[in-house]
Amino acid sequence: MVPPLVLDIDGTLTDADGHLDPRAFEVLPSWDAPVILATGKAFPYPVSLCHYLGLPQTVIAENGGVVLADGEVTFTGDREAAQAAADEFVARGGDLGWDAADTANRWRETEIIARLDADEALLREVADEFDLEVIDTGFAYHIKTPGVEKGVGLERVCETMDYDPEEFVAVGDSVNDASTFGVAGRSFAVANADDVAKEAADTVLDQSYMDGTLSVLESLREEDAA
Ligand SMILES: O=C(O)COP(=O)(O)O
Ligand SMILES: [Mg+2]
Repeated sequence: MVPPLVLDIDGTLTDADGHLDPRAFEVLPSWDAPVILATGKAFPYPVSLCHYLGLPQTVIAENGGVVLADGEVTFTGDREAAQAAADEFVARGGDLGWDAADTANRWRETEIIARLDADEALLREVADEFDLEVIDTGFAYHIKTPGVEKGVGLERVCETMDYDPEEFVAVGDSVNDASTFGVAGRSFAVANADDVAKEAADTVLDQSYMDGTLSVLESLREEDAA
């Protein structure tokens, strides 16, 4: 049997611009074990991706703030505090960087994100005043509740669905994947990963983005066939 997977989306199943690599449609629906998408994106994004990939909807969204497993959703993280911090950031002259529709935060339930061209120093200063933290995933700044992590989300999925986190193989690319790497049995950072992810991973891959992820999946299939 191939092992269950917990996969980050941006930087791991995408190219450098955040566009989904179409090879995901070949490899993920045919994976013969559970595949969990664990992302910093708001809840609707991984749910839609599961829908269009034809995968069961088991997702960790908003860096662990939202977890869906077995048809049950749980939330952690203080959206109101994050909103208050974001409002204060704007009041002090900051700009989150989104247009009026703000689809990045519109459906976000446990944190707030800003574009990477936002004033990072001001964002960190304000977040600190609200006892929140700011993480830089390489795709956005997340203003979030400390302790809300994808890895905690993976533990919750495993409790709900009666899996052992040790069975999972994790692939990711950034600071928000380090907690997953700590919980999963085996962990891989793609070559484009940031230093925190590389440090936390068991193995740093030679290849970037989906090329790296596919190299892991291929070797897992080979192990299974051996
Ligand atoms: O939303 C982000 O900032 C990054 O998303 P990811 O966790 O899927 O890489
Ligand atoms: Mg990522």
